[in-house]
Amino acid sequence: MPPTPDLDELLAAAHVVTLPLRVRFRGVTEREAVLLRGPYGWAEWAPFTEYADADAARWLAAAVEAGWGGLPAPVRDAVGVNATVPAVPAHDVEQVLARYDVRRTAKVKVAETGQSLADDLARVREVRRVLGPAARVRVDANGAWSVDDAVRALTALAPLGLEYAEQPCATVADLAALRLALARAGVDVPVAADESVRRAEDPLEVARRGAADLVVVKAAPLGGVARALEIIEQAGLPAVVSSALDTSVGLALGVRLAAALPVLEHDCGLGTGALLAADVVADPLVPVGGGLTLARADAARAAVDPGALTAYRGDAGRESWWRARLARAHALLPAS
Ligand SMILES: O=C(O)CCC(=O)c1ccccc1C(=O)O
Ligand SMILES: [Mg+2]
Repeated sequence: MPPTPDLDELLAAAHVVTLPLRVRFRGVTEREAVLLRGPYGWAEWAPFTEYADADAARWLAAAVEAGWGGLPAPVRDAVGVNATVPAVPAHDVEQVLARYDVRRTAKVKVAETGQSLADDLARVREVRRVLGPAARVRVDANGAWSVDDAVRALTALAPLGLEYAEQPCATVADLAALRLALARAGVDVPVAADESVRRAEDPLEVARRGAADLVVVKAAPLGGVARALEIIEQAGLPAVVSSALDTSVGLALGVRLAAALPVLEHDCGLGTGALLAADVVADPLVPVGGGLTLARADAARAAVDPGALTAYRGDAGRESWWRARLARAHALLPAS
């Protein structure tokens, strides 16, 4: 990792933005982010607002890597991506999918608070109908199911054809128990770990305990591209690189991680640029022909638009909130 820049330098490099979403996602209709212009290029720092300072510090280490250091060398020049379908009513699915130039793979949010298994079934069925029998369809429950709920839901969803279930249950112990229960029930749905990697004290516990078939990895929460590569290697499981609902700058760093992985067998969750109604570049990094190229990612990261930073600048209250948070996160990084 590069040495940590002084706080004054980070504050001088920071632009707080509030970007509108096209559809509600994770309970929010706006995404706040801090764009940082470092000597090595633009970086993004956008830890979710509810995350603790210790988490926010890891996201800051990732931004420092991108803006003040270097990134690992790529081994491929393009990555396939999935469409991401929020927990919308089934009748909105076609319209959501129409925003993506992606037909091979979709990830569908399920187990949303206030919704039922029938809602999930209807949404996934509609995704399958729109994309056809050859599409890969994965679901993401964000840890909302108990083991019993998950067995019930995945038994019902499996006949629709699932590539995998992402974070069906919250804890590593429950993920492990679910894998056994699914095997006993003869339900062949692989389990992917997301929050159990991204938010865990120990991101490798899930692999050590045999609690997942694959890992979903986001660069920023793990402290950067190099650190994420290390964790994937140590986990010894197939990885899917995903976004944290990033701007095009964060998505470009996700592409750099996906492009540096020695093995990449799955489409990545890097299509979420299509969920933003505004971005920090004039030509947003949204998938074309089902994928993203390294060349487009690097170009997007180099093309942050000062006009957009001004147009979507966070209001004074949010600006000072983020700057204070930046100071707290910076204090948790090793001094240079
Ligand atoms: O993986 C994808 O398709 C998109 C990214 C995504 O779903 C996501 C985005 C922001 C926060 C959490 C998540 C998640 O995977 O749970
Ligand atoms: Mg997830």
